[in-house]
Amino acid sequence: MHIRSRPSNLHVTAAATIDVGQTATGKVFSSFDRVSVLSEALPYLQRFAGKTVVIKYGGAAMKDPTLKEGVINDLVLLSAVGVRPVLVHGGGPEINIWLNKLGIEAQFKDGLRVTDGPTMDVVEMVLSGRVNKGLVTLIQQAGGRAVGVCGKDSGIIKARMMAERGIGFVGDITSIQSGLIKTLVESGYIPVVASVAADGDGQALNVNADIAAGEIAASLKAEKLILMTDVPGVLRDKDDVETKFVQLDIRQTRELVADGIIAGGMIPKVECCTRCLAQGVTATHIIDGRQQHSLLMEMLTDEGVGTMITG
Ligand SMILES: Nc1ncnc2c1ncn2[C@@H]1O[C@H](COP(=O)(O)OP(=O)(O)O)[C@@H](O)[C@H]1O
Ligand SMILES: CC(=O)N[C@@H](CCC(=O)OP(=O)(O)O)C(=O)O
Repeated sequence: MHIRSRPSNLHVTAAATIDVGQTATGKVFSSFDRVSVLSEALPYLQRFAGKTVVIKYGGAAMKDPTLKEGVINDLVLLSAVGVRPVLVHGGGPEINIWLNKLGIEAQFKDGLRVTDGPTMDVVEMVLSGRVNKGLVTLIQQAGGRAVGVCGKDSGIIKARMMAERGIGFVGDITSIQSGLIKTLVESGYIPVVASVAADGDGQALNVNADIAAGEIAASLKAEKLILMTDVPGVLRDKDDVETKFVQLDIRQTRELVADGIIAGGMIPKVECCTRCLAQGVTATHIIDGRQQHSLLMEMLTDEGVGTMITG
């Protein structure tokens, strides 16, 4: 069950003001404040120690290098305190940049990339190469231990072409072999997974990274699936951040998709949340990867951030 009850009080006493420091945001905190915050995180640290959490980091939230470093630091912190994170990444905007450089037009249908042969080559090179190894490097620099793989490695993601949709080499996942990922997390590594898969003939297939993260979370029976994107959550009006849904159930998300309120890249996100909830993942969240420390706020506070989708 997902805990949303906070055992200790949120307020920090004003008594201790010695050794005052200033944060990047200009707020002044005493040493006492700092250790109090840490102490209040204890129930969450205990709750999630040893638990696997699948975090999908979308390309839309990776655009700012400083924010990206912040996300990676938070990920390494979670790993250092005993959480077992698995990072599944996207990279759609980076793929678009390289397609553009090569004079190939990027096209989407229902949030999925129309992937012809040349586009598939670029997708594989960008996701399994540039983006994957870039994230591995950042994790290593932040003091974590990362291993970058794609869905082809050890057959993690097997897929078949979504022939009926007419969108080319786009993969529908047929099976997940999570043995390698389990071995890596049990040995203290952070697996970094690119969503490029292969079919039975070895044909590379482009799998949407949200869907890959959801299936991997389900296969690992993860405690949580957290999708980090570039909006604060599911919005009623996607141009108005004040219209965020704090919580949705599966039925409500289906209605929002049918009404066209959830559209584009948000469709695979809510679909993978609902699918992995049905397969035993306890909680799924869509959060804003551009908001500083959103990952830690989701994991270590009562309020959380973003939209929680429940069964
Ligand atoms: N109801 C909605 N609420 C929030 N975002 C939505 C909604 N409908 C569509 N979107 C779009 O979904 C996008 C997120 O999907 P996507 O661009 O694929 O992100 P990522 O690269 O993180 O996977 C948002 O930037 C937004 O434009
Ligand atoms: C089939 C399909 O759409 N694949 C995605 C894979 C990358 C991805 O999902 O990246 P984001 O998470 O940044 O959107 C694509 O080619 O863009």
